[in-house]
Amino acid sequence: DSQCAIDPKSTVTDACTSYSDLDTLNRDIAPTLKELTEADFFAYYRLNLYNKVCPFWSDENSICGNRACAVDTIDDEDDIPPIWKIEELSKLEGARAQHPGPGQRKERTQQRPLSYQLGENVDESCVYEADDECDERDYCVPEDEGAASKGDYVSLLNNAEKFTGYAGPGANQVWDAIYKENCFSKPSSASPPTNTGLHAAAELRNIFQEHGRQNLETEHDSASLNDQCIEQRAFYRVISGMHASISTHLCWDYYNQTSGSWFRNIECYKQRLHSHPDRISNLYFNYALVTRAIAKLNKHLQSYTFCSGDPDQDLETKAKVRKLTGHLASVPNTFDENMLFQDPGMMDLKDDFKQRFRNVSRIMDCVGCDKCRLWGKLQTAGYGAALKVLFEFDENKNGENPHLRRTELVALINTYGRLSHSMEATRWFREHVNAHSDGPADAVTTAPAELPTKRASHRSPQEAASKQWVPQPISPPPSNKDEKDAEQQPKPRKPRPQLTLWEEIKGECNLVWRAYVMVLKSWIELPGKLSHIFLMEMSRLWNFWLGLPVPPRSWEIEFPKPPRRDEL
Ligand SMILES: Cc1cc2nc3c(=O)[nH]c(=O)nc-3n(C[C@H](O)[C@H](O)[C@H](O)COP(=O)(O)OP(=O)(O)OC[C@H]3O[C@@H](n4cnc5c(N)ncnc54)[C@H](O)[C@@H]3O)c2cc1C
Repeated sequence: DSQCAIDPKSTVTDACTSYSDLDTLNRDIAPTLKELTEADFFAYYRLNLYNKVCPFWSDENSICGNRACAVDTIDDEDDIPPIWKIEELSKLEGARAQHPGPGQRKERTQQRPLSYQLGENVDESCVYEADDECDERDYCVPEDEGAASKGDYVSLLNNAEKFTGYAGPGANQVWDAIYKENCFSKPSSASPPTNTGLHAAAELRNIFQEHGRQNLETEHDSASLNDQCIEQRAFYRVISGMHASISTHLCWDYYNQTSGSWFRNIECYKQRLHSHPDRISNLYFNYALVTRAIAKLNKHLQSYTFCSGDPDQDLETKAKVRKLTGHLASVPNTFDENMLFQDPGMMDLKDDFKQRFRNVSRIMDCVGCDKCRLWGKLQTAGYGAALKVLFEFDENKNGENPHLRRTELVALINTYGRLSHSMEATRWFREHVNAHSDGPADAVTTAPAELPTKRASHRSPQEAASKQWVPQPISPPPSNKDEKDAEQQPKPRKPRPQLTLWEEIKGECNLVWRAYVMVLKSWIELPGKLSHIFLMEMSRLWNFWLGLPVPPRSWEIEFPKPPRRDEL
């Protein structure tokens, strides 16, 4: 497709759009998307949150950040150190309803299949979902697969994705396992036989036994990504983009354990995202991918029934969905799914890809925090639905396409909602980091290391260059070349006032005195500073040992600032 010519060396052009185009699109659709995620149909998600065991390792290790045992032994809530109350943060707290069994279903009316469990005002006909069979074309393990319990309906609005304190070896083990799924066998026509889910699961266990936990940085070194085929890169990007979105939300809604307040943690953003532009790039990649999947559903969703009981709700939800999908379908394609799995020798790889993605869904049952598990499961299901639409749907056919379950559609739209909000949040963070940075050096670190080098071929290079994503400037850039040149010229220094000899001597003595005082002060302060650093490091070590979030360092070694020119 000439619309989507890619430069294989470039890392972000795996999608066929620019950062700024995606930002603009997001600004346009974000209000409708937000309204949609608040509609009954999309605000409740059915999943099996509590009745599945981690199939890969004992759950005990993954209960990290949850100092459950310690909290449980203390009777009086007030005696719990505030830092341990984190266990409460990671629990679900909002509305929840159980899926009715077959006996209960007969008794209940079509309008009230959940018999008011979610509250009086919820239109249950929009939320309730009859059981569905799973399909071999699914990329995710369907939520009701083989489980005794048919799951719960959970309010997504009442259980917002935010900081929960879930961290440490348990959380790392889950991320490790997820990234290890990216270790594909080399694609070739003679590649090994298709993996079954169990085969992939066994393979994962072997990797763990053989290598133990390895340093993730070397595992997902972005340089090595360029050696991979586009399918493998896409797999990695989806995972990393999802991870970046989760990190963005936990920094956006961060909890100060000491003051008990929620705030936007810029330091958290700087460490997890700002200093890793490739992660932000993967976030945008995911946005492009999911945008295309939803655009592809435009025709399919025209005849979709959103609620069976309330025609008003149905009309309202349908109108919003049409507005969203219509808009997405009207813009140039943001992702070209036809670039993947084109080679007939790639069919094994496609199966492998699907099985590995299903494994990622299974790993989500190993997440030791309710709220993180909810959002982890929802987002993997959302990406799974997007991949299913991209690779298994034909937008020009209707009847022959695989069935899209309500849970899949809800997961898809909410995952898109999360990505959309992450893009807004990273923009906010970026502007704040830039506004508070001292000079241009900080602004350079903000720019993604892997800006797309080649754009969609229907744009001129000048046009493409102007669309590249750059940190949002706080003040408008100069409008013409002369102004730009003028800006680059060093500013003329103010002439120094003429001083008398006496004034020169006084100034020099003053300088020597100030230097003497500064050196003396720094020696006096040294023991205090060292003991403060020691205590701080011990407390970080203690947190690390307990499996609690390690607070960022409040000190750093800095070379003395160069003296001001006029002091020389
Ligand atoms: C499925 C899941 C959902 C979670 N949801 C929440 C939540 O809602 N709220 C919450 O507070 N915590 C959540 N957590 C925990 C959170 O993601 C972190 O694990 C935790 O905050 C500890 O962070 P960390 O600094 O150890 O790095 P982690 O985020 O755990 O990352 C581990 C390692 O992965 C690498 N890495 C990090 N980000 C990326 C990326 N985008 N791409 C590639 N590599 C990367 C880095 O090498 C890093 O050291 C969740 C964890 C999981 C597994």
